Amino acid sequence: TLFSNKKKKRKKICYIFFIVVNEFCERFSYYGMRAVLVLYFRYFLLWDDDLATSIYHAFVALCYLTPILGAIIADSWLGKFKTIIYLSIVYAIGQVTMAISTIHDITDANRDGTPDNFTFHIALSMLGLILIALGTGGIKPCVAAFGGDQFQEHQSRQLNTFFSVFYLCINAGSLLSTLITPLKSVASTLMVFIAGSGMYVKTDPEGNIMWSVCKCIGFAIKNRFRHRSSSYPKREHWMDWANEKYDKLLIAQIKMVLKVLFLYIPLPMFWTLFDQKGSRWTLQATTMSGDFVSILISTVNPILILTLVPIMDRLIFPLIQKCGLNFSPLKRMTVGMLFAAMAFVSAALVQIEIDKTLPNFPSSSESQLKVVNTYSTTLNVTISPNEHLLIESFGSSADYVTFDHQDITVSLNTNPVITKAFSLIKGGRQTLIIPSDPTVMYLKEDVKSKPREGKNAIRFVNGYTADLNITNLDSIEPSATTNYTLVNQGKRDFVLRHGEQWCEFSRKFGFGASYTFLIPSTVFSDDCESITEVEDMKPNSVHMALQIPQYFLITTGEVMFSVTGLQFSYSQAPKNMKSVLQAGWLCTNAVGNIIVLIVAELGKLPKQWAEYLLFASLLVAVSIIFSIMAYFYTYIDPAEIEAQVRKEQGLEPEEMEKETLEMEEKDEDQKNEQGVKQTKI
Ligand SMILES: N[C@@H](CC(=O)O)C(=O)NCC(=O)O
Repeated sequence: TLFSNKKKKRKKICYIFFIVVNEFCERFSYYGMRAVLVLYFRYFLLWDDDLATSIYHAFVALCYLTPILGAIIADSWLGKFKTIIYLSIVYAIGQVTMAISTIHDITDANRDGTPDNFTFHIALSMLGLILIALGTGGIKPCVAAFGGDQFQEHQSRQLNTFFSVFYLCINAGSLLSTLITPLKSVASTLMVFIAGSGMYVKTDPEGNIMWSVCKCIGFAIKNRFRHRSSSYPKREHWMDWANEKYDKLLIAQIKMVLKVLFLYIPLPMFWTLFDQKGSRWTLQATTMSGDFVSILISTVNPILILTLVPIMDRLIFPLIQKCGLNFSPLKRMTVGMLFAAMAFVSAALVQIEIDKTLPNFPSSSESQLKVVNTYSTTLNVTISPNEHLLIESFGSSADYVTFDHQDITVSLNTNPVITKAFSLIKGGRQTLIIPSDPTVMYLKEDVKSKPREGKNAIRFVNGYTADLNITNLDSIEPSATTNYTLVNQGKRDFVLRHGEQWCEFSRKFGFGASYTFLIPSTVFSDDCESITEVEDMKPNSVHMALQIPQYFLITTGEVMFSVTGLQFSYSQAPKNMKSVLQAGWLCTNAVGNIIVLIVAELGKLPKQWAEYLLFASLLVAVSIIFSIMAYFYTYIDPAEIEAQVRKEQGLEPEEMEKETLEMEEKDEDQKNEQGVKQTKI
């Protein structure tokens, strides 16, 4: 017996291995593709930020809505195993379609590096994304539930460990996803999963369960309405009004599912906050300094998950239990929500620090102007009606001057006085460039937001008497100003050239600054030493390490909320509705993403920190409601309830046991048979 138990245990570990490795590969593919999706929209399809972000969130929402479809297919028709196989094929086709959509040569007839037919690429990529959403979402509730199915009812501790390991694999996949191409991993997902085929415990689909559930609920409502008069005796539960027509077991199962689904109503709010780490928090990082931007953004969450899940499972939760506290799943989820709210308070505090260092950008009705003087002497600049600036040669006004009107007149104290009228851009920032010939002074538009991804925006004003060539820039005419170029943080070298003459100019950059470099006529004679710099926007000064507490808090919240929610959804579902409840759980994520979309569309509060605090307060309010709902929830053992109903229906426990034994034997035979077949092959 001991030997056979050990053998069984080893076999189980083997099945679980295939399932978790499958999840690892799938998440690897999903996150690998998701990481570059916004960049693809922005730089290949040339969509603006808003459209790219909206389509991205819509795609994520779709990925979490399709689980319902997957669950229906699995529970009513194909069973979980086949659903995973078939939808993985759809998934792979989606990735291939998506990959093809990124080959610009397909429509780039003139080979200029830009696709000629954007509609074709957009249509193909949208088709690819829909197939991917169908694949990834469709298999998601099945894989988790399929993993859970490998355990027996008395193995609840092992089941919890399985879900923790499952979550670890999700995050290991997400962490490594940037290293290997997603396409390979979809293929390997399928191969790994099929490799374990002969060993799994496969539960058969039980007919069109969703349809039966809907019909049963519909009948209960109709029947209740028909018997609304007080002369009819009340029933314990409104679903009991289906007793006349439907099986008691089905009604009991629906009651269990509805009870959990009702509890899910407040949960999307958690995901609304959680999913903003990929949008608002990423934007926040671009206004901060530190040289681990991309690493921090894309890997801090999975790294923390990989560390926190074992710590929580092995240390914190057992410790709490030892202290005699009942830290039930629903309590954990409530605490998880509070952690997410604290993360947003932390984000608000960081934002307040950042705001102190941000430039004072113009409002939509204001205009801002700075003056740069490349004339040979100091100038007295008067901007009507009453702005007087004294600007040195190859210098600039100290900061931007803000106007609440657009039409201005500029006078220079040259001899004779030069006066010129300008119309400023509403809501814009501009620089008035005074060249060596001040009569041709002109306006140049400036950046009015922090350069993206911590880069620096730089431009040059040519005060030299002839055309100049500067590394990586087009040639600049005398007195002209280049457009902004984005440069990364760190030391950068530029070579300035005119015919045979050249000099090298080096500059060390921080994060998120903007500069105008003024090139004087003496540039070659003093070896680029005389180039002066005007700081249009200060570099970011709040360090990105300050974001770590908010990532830590949200990830702690995720471990408590998400891992527990996954386990809870499995354990509280009747056997034939495990995937359906997993799909319901995943839907809370979809609704959360839709809320982010709506909030983004409705626009933000004027202050970002206030928006963070608003979200934190909303989540605290929601977690209070959830804790009250959780207080009234009684944990159930679905198998026990089902057994009780069966017993009430006259099916004796011995018969049931016999039935179970027979089923187990059948399963074992089936597996042996497959094993023999495989050996023969
Ligand atoms: N922590 C996330 C992964 C990530 O954002 O990198 C996670 O575990 N999500 C759950 C999922 O199923 O992907």
